[in-house]
Amino acid sequence: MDLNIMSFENVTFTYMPDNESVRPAVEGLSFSIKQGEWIALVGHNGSGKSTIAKLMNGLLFPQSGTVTAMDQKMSEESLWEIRSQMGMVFQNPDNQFVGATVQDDVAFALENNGVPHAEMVQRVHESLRQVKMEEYLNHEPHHLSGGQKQRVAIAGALALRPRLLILDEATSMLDPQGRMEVIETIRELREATGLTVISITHDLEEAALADRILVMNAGHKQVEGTPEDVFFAGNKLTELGLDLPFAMRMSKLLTEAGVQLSNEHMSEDRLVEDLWTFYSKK
Ligand SMILES: Nc1ncnc2c1ncn2[C@@H]1O[C@H](COP(=O)(O)OP(=O)(O)OP(=O)(O)O)[C@@H](O)[C@H]1O
Repeated sequence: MDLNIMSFENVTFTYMPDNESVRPAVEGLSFSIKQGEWIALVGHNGSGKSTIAKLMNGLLFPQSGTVTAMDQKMSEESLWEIRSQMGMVFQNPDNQFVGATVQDDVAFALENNGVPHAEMVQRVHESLRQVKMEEYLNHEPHHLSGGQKQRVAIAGALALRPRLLILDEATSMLDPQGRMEVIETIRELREATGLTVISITHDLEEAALADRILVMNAGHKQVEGTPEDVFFAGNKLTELGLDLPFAMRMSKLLTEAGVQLSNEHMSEDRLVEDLWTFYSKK
């Protein structure tokens, strides 16, 4: 049977339970994530994404409904066991460094967890290799780019061998190059290890690579489906204040201008391929 990595069943959380005029940050939310899936959680500001992240790692507990992680109900008792199987990477690359060098940084949590020295060295190398940062082992963090810093943060999480990696707006402070590096790292990691990934993001280009997208609006799940399902319901996203990926917007404009594409494309590569075909027939 598939391991249930994370599920919410009818979860409601409000920051001000005594004030009935304040709407819950998350209301009646249900979803379930299986081992090996990549889920993107998207929604505009205030839609409930950060609250969901906090409910996922037990920083908050719902007033009603159930959060289950790694097949265990989230509670004060199960919290530490659950967290030990979950890696998190946050928004600001500069707030996450604790070591003086890249390898010290990745080793930090391992040391705290009492991992023996020889195994620690091996895990530090292995996880830095997975994010292609092994050659930066002895570099000081402030000399790295934003994308490289986030890749080291991912390595730090991977060194603990989590079942689930949660990226909480991990690309939102990066320049386009840094974003691409991190997204590519996640894509490769998933291919190589089958790691389960939840990425909380404003970036629909990033979400387009996920297996499934969950769109939040005002504390409710508005749409859920594959990137195709979600993006082809295009107007709904625009109404929720979310931009379609660039390639889809471009596809729409080209179609309106009379260019006969085979489809609306989610990726720039496929759009370019289609345009080659279109113009080579002319
Ligand atoms: N600590 C808090 N106390 C009171 N209300 C809060 C608190 N944190 C969030 N909220 C409210 O809960 C709702 C959901 O906020 P949340 O931060 O989860 O959304 P978000 O989608 O992560 O937004 P953003 O992208 O801006 O971080 C919003 O109405 C917000 O104002």
